[in-house]
Amino acid sequence: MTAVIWSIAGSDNSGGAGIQADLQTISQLGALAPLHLCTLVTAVTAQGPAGLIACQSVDVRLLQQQAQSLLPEHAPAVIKTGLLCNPQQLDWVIGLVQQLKQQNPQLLVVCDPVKQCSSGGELSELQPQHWQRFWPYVDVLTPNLPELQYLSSQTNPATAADWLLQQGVKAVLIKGGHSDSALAQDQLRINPAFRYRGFPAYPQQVTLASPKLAGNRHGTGCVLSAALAGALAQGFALEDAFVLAKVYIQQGIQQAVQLGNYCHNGHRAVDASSTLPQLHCAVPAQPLSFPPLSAPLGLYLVLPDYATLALAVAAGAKTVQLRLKQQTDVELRRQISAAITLCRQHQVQLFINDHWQLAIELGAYGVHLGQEDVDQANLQAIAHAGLRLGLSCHGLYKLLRAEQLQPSYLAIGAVFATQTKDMSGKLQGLDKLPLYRQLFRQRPLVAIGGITPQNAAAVLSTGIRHLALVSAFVQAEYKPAFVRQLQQLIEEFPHAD
Ligand SMILES: Cc1ncc(COP(=O)(O)OP(=O)(O)O)c(N)n1
Ligand SMILES: Cc1ncsc1CCOP(=O)(O)O
Ligand SMILES: [Mg+2]
Repeated sequence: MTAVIWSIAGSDNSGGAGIQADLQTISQLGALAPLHLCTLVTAVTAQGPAGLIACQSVDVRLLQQQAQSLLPEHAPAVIKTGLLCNPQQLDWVIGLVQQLKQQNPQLLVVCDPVKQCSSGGELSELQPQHWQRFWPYVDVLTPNLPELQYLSSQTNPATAADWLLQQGVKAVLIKGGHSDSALAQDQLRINPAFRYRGFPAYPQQVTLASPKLAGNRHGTGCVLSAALAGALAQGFALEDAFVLAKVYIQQGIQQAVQLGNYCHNGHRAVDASSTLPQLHCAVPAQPLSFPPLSAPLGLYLVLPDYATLALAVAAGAKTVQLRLKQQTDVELRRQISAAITLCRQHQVQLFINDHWQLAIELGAYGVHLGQEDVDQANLQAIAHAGLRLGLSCHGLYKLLRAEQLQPSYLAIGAVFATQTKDMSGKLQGLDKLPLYRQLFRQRPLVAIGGITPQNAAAVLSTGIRHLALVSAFVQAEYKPAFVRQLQQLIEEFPHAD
């Protein structure tokens, strides 16, 4: 289904910022999942390298007509506000958002509190006190550093953002482009009350950095906010939308359009040639090194006990995981040890889920950990022992976090609904898989969650080459045929690249 976004913002006749930036950004992001941008123009500006020449605000009656003409068929999933010129326009936006949020509590509001034009010149008459009433309706506020300081009267960006969170804003994305740092560092700070489609964000603070490039840049703030709004409308969780928006702006800056002294962002769809930003805090102090896989994962059977694992090996499985959940210490040791011996005999790649100490002690081939488990595990010890490492991921942010640990493989899920594990709020669907595959193309990527022989081809057609599953195997009546059929499908699937 096509998600509709409303951009309530000013026209930038030079084409780099405002409504024009939003249109270009949303049109490129639409390559991932269908988006449609409706524009409600708040002002017509005349601006260029020489600065702001004129800014004429639009009357609120005309704003109202623009909104009315769109309802109900073009009701928004996300509203992005850019330049709001005066208290009348802001009050009108507050009324509109109140009404639309009542009709659709899932509606998200991304507010880019545009104040000045990047070449100089005040665009908005709004004072900090005018904004106060709007804050409780704003889901994500995306100020640059001067705007943040102006709106909060605080000089420290983190304190300023936290003050805005206390005023009712649900999340603040601090755009760090105006800092003196050698890196373009943006930080998302999220109020614990933030919910998207009923689920909280994780974690509550994310900092992403990319190399800063010189130049008199124009419109980068609008593009980052628009990309965030677009990704949210496509159903990405907030932290994932932030990663995607950062990838988009980073490549737009790298491929900027230089016109005289003016530098506009380039616009290009995110694809396999896009580079990933760096996630602060996830880079280990000393680089870790995990061995690569000896063979492609292919069909990867995740098994609840040794007895089922033995059936999988007898059926011809070449990659398995022992996922023991409720066994006693004695049982854990017995089953892990038996699985290691059996898999060595049959040259099967065996991953031990969760129990990394026993996996090291007993000499397993590899360990599989969830991202919550990573915080408790000693990754150095796993790496030093020469064990492979697989990491679970539920979206772009977690893929990025896991990728920075350079594991032997990444697992993405749950693709479909599953009875095996509570994955509520973490369902990925099929649509996002091609993007994940493209952005993390250097790492083996296995999909998991609700995969069966019936839907396996649909997962493979997203570009994913490895499939992990639990219940479809456990329930299969004739296991060797089940394994052969899926192994053959995976090996012979015609991938485009
Ligand atoms: C291949 C693969 N992918 C994901 C998981 C899930 O691991 P985790 O998030 O640690 O959850 P539990 O399996 O421990 O419940 C997995 N085990 N294997
Ligand atoms: C362990 C796990 N991690 C993400 S989904 C999942 C369960 C997959 O099980 P099934 O193949 O039965 O849906
Ligand atoms: Mg686990």
